[in-house]
Amino acid sequence: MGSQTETHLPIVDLSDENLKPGSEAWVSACKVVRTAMEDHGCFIARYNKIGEELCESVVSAVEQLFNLPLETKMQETSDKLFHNYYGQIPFLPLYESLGIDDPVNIKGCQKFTNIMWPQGNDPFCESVNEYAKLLGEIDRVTKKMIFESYGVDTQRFNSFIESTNYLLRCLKYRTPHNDETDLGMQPHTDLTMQSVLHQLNRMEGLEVKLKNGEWLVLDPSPSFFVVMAGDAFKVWSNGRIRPCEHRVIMNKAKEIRYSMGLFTFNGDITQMPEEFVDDKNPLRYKPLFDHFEYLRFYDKEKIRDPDLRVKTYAGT
Ligand SMILES: O=C(O)CCC(=O)C(=O)O
Ligand SMILES: [Fe+2]
Repeated sequence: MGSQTETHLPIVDLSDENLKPGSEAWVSACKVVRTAMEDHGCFIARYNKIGEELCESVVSAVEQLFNLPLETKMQETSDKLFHNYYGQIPFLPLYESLGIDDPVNIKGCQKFTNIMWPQGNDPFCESVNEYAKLLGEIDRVTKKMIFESYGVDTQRFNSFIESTNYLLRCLKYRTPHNDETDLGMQPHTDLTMQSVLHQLNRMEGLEVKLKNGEWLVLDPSPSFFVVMAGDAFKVWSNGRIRPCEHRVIMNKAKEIRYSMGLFTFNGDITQMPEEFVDDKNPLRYKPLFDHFEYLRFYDKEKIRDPDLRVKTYAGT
């Protein structure tokens, strides 16, 4: 549990049978997770419930998706930020992505599938839904660890999870041509509460910025899931949790890279737990945080610097 790899990011083994809430292994994993989220804003979750077969069917599902005509992919429209088709961006020519709203619910997957394939595509719908539900489990277990490590009670955890909105982003990066940038995605922090990222077809490219400022290339092993804090976790924790800065570089890639990200947003107005505020830690943010309003604020103001963005929107 919590072994240090040469990468200096802890790996927490969620498949460990001893990892039951309340057990010794659980309590020590909670500490590892909290420290990693405060130091680097991320850690690796090892998780073996997403097997080879499911991974392969999701790879073939997203291949089919990205092979659809551009006009079809562009039909995905939503008034929520990040829920649309992205691609053909002049400074990010390698990158394309589509988002599935509420993918943990079969209805969310059906709605998306019907836009892309009006004649239907059950294999796509079913494999993506199964995959998203398992990513959702990683999200919930790791959040439970974080909440517990700060002493936030189960009832508040449960109501927090109930109001969580999930978005599954499917991402594709093609290989750069000779004269092109190798930047797949520019350095950023996510505007989420938490993001769970998976390098789906084992192509590396995702890099995170560690506490010491070094960029670390993450191992694309199929059982490794990167659990990352987004901006909202910083606000929720009164600044203790550090949102993770990350980017995608495609320089060694000889193949198309597919990755998946389960993004979470808070559907209700989030109230910061009072545990975070005391004499030594005065209130840094307004105690009520409207996550979707924060997304709209970003869309309007386009503040790229994460510290400034959070401070401008939520600072006291
Ligand atoms: O492709 C990846 O691994 C990262 C994607 C990402 O950072 C994002 O969609 O915000
Ligand atoms: Fe990201």
